[in-house]
Amino acid sequence: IIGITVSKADNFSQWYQEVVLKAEMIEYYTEISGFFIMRPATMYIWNVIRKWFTAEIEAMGVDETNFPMFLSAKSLEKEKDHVEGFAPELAWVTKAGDKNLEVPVAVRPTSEAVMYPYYAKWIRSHRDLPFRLNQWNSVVRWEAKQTTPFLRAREFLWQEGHTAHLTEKLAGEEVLQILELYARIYEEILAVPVVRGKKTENEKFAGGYYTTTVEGYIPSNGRGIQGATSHCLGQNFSKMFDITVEDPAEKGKHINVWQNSWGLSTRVIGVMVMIHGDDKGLVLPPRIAKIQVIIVPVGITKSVTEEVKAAHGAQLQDIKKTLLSAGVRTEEDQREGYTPAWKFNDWELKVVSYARRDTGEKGTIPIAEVGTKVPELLETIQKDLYTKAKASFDEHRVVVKEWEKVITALDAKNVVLIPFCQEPKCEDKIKDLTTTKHDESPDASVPQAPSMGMKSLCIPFEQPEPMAEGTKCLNPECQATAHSYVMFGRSY
Ligand SMILES: O=C1CCCN[C@@H]1CCCn1cnc2ccccc2c1=O
Repeated sequence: IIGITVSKADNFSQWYQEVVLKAEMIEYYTEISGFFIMRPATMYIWNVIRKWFTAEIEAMGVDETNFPMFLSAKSLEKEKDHVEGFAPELAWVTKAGDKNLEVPVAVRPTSEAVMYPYYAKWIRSHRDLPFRLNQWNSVVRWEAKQTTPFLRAREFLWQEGHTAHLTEKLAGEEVLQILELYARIYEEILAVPVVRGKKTENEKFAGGYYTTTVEGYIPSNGRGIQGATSHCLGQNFSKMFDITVEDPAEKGKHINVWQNSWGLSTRVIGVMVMIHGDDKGLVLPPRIAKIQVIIVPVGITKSVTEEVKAAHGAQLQDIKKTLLSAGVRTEEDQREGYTPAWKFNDWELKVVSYARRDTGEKGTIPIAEVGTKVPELLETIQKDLYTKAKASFDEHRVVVKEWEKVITALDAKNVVLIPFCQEPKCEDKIKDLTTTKHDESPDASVPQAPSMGMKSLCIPFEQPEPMAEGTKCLNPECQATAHSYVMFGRSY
């Protein structure tokens, strides 16, 4: 077994690729670029998330559905004004066998246009509201940009929830309820801290009314990353697709319903790998570790007598039984012909939270106490992983009130909180002003690598401090009034 050949700090992108390959999570689908095979180690994690989220939304009254994966140009036509931005990503089927299709069909990149003609048919009375459906599926977006396992793929697994409500207020409550579930998936299951907030006009879903988001942070390169989004669509889609109910307050009058749509994808797995992994390989929070404890018998040399060996084996089985009955997912590694050291190394690569896979710290636990001490240790590992990642995010999320300090802050792997006017044009300008082209390096003799500009990530619901009256937008070419701190950063 050769481990990871580069260090996370030295070559982050190669480190990441090796980890997901050597931990047997992903295989590149070399037949067609931009596609990845998700292997059992990945599907175990995705299924833990799916089980948890399904239980939570079922409790909210959301039902499961499954719509066809193709959509017609006709229904796409209905949402043409915001789809134009996405049009280059649409994959089309134009032939069946050797015959051209009369009307080409598109592979769903998301399912609004597939579902909403039927929402118009099914939702007639306010008694049908709130109307809530969710589906688990894969979607295709023919990305032009470089793809990366989990973070950016041409096909990915996700869930997409689509709901309808009588009022803006009821819709708004659900938007935040779902966003909090997304935050809990990150924080409680994946041990990944996220900032909750609202997208700016530039970054929101163009077809919607507003977008709320959970934003992550990748310490290795200081980039922000969108974690999952919960949109209020307003009445935009119910007007496009004529989804109305009779106004309960006024007979004969019809009102367009207020809709939400919300999605979380397998991207979450990539974020977790990037944050917790180390130079030995994958580090999994115990909540999503298929194997939480591996028992490796040691000290069995040739000189050991048969009866000692038998006693050893019996004791191992006792320990395993005790752990299993304490709810600890336990395996044993009795592979012949491999040394314990080899086995430790092998499992560290594939990750089991064995005797602190996260800190490397070794400890001993009296056999009589494994039933209580091991579950406690697993909880400690889960918390420590989160605490460590939270400290890193908090340390690298800095308030910047002087424009001249922005680039330095970004280069120090920070995301920044700046007073921002929230004008779309101003945001474009900020992105441009912070993109350093190679020829603008301060000292020409040292060619500065071009670096990407900063994008807005979200308007955090939790503001770092009150905004002093009359504070100006940080963009030196702007000077409009700023009412909130907005989180900006280089990002995925
Ligand atoms: O995020 C979500 C959550 C789940 C349901 N859909 C919303 C919004 C999807 C936005 N979007 C994203 N890529 C697209 C790509 C091609 C065509 C359309 C789209 C598109 O509408």
